[in-house]
Amino acid sequence: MEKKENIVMFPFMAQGHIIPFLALALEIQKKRGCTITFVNTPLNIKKLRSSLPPNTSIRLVEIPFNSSDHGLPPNTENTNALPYPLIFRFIEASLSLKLPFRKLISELIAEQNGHLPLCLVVDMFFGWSVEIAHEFGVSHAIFVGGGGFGMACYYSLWTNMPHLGADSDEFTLPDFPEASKIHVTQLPENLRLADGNDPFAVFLKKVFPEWLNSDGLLVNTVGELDKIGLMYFRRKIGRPVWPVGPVLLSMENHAGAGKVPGITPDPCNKWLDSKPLNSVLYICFGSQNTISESQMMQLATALEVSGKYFIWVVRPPTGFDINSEFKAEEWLPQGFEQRIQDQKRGLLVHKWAPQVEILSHKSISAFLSHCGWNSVLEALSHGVPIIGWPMAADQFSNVVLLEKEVGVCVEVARGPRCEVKHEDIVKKIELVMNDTEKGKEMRRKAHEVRDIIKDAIRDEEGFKGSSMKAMDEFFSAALSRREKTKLEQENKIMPLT
Ligand SMILES: O=c1ccn([C@@H]2O[C@H](COP(=O)(O)OP(=O)(O)O[C@H]3O[C@H](CO)[C@@H](O)[C@H](O)[C@H]3O)[C@@H](O)[C@H]2O)c(=O)[nH]1
Repeated sequence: MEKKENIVMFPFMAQGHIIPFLALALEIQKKRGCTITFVNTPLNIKKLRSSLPPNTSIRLVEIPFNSSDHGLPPNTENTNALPYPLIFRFIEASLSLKLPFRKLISELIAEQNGHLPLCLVVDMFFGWSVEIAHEFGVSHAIFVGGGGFGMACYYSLWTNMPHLGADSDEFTLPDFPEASKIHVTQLPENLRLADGNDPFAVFLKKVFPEWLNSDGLLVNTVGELDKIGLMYFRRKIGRPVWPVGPVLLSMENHAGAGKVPGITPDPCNKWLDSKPLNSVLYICFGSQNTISESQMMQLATALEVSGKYFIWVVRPPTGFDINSEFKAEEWLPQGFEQRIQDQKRGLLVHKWAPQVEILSHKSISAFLSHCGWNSVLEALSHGVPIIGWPMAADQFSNVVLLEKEVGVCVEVARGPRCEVKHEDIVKKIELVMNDTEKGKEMRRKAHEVRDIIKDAIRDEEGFKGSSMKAMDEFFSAALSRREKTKLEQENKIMPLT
């Protein structure tokens, strides 16, 4: 591979999207010697500057975006600044980035005296950029930050909306019969309420078919663990699908990419150091989800009843501004915070915890998670079994994959509104954390999966893991595409006689 090939990367403006893109950028830069042009809106770029190592060759480039033009609060450039109902307006508003992105690519090529970037790697919501890539003869790939199975179900559900015509609460996916039956409670709420004419459905029905014109999909997953979902996309898209995961941020870069630092790594680490091996439950619902007030009460009660050690990332419950102050005396049982502090039983982290660092600590026994795919990969890379509480998007299907296929998860509840009883939560916590047959089996499998993941990203003499091979294939495809463009351009200038 020649040095200084340039790859343009453009994630959607949300932490769950920016984080895996940044991880991929750092990996490509480090292992492939490429330069990266990382595109995003000004406020996100500003924040990213502090996440990058000082000697990085990643070039951060701003693309203009004015949220007020789209009926959004001023200076809104990331989903983490938005209440849930406005997130869809924000996603729709991202369509306005098409023209400025075209301009940016055109200027970039001019600046390089016509030398083309190797590839545009863009977000799953930016299928519209295929047109731009191909106009300039540049290779195009969509980087899917979710897993194969979860995203396959998500893609199929939004494309087909099979629940609309179903006469029972369970249904199969017409173009993905290999996925198990889906129950209506496993649909994200926005999909359950959608009739096909609502803005998000209209948006996805436009964006998803555009994937078919891309030159391939890069998926943040491990081929060995996610076969059915990858098979779905190969069949559906008819293009190469490269499972190159897990691409994860290192701890140092993660801290910078995170949002409001709720707590520095040190206090969590120190606290974890004081606990026995395999004894702590870590609870977090990702970067943009939270649970309801009554669910919060039940979860807190369950934690006290179970008597387990825990770290819990708390955010205001649904219906309250997720970025406002957390009111423990209002939303948790009376005296809860004081009691757990006195007993040294639990740590409440407000808003944002150093998750990767926590999951890598030897005292962690299990992770109660919403099963966003980054969290899943982070847990499994450290051999941590999962108690799943999916909230939205692909998370319901991620739980199915992890529970039914991989065997490293049990589901405890579904969605931000379902009724949960603390007794049921306690049962699941004990099942996973105690020395039950199921718990032992899950831990064994989680360790097995950790080793599979390690192998997938190994690149040593005599051994190349599956994700490394997939990355090689992606690079060869991009290089061939550019060779083809070059030949076409030469032939245009000097037509063959
Ligand atoms: O206190 C926190 C909370 C989160 N994180 C990090 O933030 C990321 C969160 O990502 P993820 O677990 O994937 O959750 P979401 O932010 O909810 O992710 C969105 O993007 C994912 C990948 O596409 C999808 O699987 C999810 O459904 C979608 O909600 C992870 O890297 C976490 O380590 C922290 O470091 N500290």
